[in-house]
Amino acid sequence: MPRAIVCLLDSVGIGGAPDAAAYGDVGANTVGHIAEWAAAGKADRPSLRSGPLHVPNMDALGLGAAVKLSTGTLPPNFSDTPLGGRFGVGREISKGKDTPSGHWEIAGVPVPFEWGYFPQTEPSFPPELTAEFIRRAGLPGILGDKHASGTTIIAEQGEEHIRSGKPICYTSIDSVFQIAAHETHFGLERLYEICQIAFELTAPLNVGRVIARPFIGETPESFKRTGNRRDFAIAPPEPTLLDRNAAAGNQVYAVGKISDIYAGSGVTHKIKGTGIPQLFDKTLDAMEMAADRAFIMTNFVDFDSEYGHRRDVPGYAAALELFDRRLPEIIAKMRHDDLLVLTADHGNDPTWPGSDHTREQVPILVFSPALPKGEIGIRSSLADIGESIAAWLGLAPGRHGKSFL
Ligand SMILES: O=P(O)(O)O[C@H]1O[C@H](CO)[C@@H](O)[C@H]1O
Ligand SMILES: [Mn+2]
Ligand SMILES: [Mn+2]
Repeated sequence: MPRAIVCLLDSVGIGGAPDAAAYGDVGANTVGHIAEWAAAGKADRPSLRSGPLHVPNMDALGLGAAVKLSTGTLPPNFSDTPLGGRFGVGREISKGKDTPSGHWEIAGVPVPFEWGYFPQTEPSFPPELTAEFIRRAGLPGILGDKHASGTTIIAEQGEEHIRSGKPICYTSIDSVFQIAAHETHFGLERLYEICQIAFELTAPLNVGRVIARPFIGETPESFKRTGNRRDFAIAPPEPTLLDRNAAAGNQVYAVGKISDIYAGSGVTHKIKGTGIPQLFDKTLDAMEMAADRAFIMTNFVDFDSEYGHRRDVPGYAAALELFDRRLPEIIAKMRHDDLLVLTADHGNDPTWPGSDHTREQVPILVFSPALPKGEIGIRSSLADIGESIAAWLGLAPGRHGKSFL
């Protein structure tokens, strides 16, 4: 009996989005640029990695061929002749180049509405929202109130936060209200509590998520975010693949951030984990436990949060190489009729200006011992991924997308 596993490589885009101009992202290409920089010796970091990007296992499933299909150019140190699997390119139809938009569409539900965004002004949040938040949460005020990179703003304002007890509230070009606060001085539970209040105030504005960003350390040099990040997310507008598989009485394993991203909807087994090695281990554990017709989905967030947003090219390259080294463990554990899909939710080109996501197409690398190799072309919606998995698991077709299997 079939099962399906999705490894979502957060932000591992492959360029070529036809609507990239509307986002100022023409030419952005996360995998392609990392490969070019690495081949030029610009992704070397002593004791971390050096030389051309080396991801032979993903390449064997068609990563290089997918980049070439997406952009017309084969990146250095890749091959355009996959050894197995079915490769293709996913084009997002949802307007947001954010995590929930990508994930929901992959699970068969493109986002039909406009998210609420906060302007790139200071203050960024509407004064009435800030005032109501301060009142309901019983705060002495807030810091930040602007677009920012999360690591930069805690270095800037962390000490003032500890002194004043004011949480650091910031946003980005994503539809988010993020709150950074110190785990012990401010308190983790207190942070979650004020995030819940912020979520109740921002959800009516169509703001996708409030994100708790706890950190530790006592000085700007030693402040460090912890794995206790929590996302308070609005729920998808229609039943996703997760809901559909759970409603059919099957298991749905959500590993890492997945449960938060779908607001827990359709999740039967929530498995926490942080960092690529641990998320790999948890995915392997889920494969061990999963029954027939189970759906397992893991979000590998580090590509995005640790390297893409931080514009860290060597770090991103090393993370891709680490993922690639461990990929054979998943393949070795697959049963004959297991289906594996590697894909991404958007781009985050670490060579691009700024610190935000980039509008890109994404790889769709599909593998099963039961499937002959082939090409699935450029898919007009990421919902085709969800529909293909639904077909594989024997679920009735959904409202969006077409199966490529
Ligand atoms: O800079 P940090 O805090 O990592 O924020 C990033 O993470 C958030 C969620 O993906 C986005 O808003 C993005 O800007
Ligand atoms: Mn993402
Ligand atoms: Mn991100």
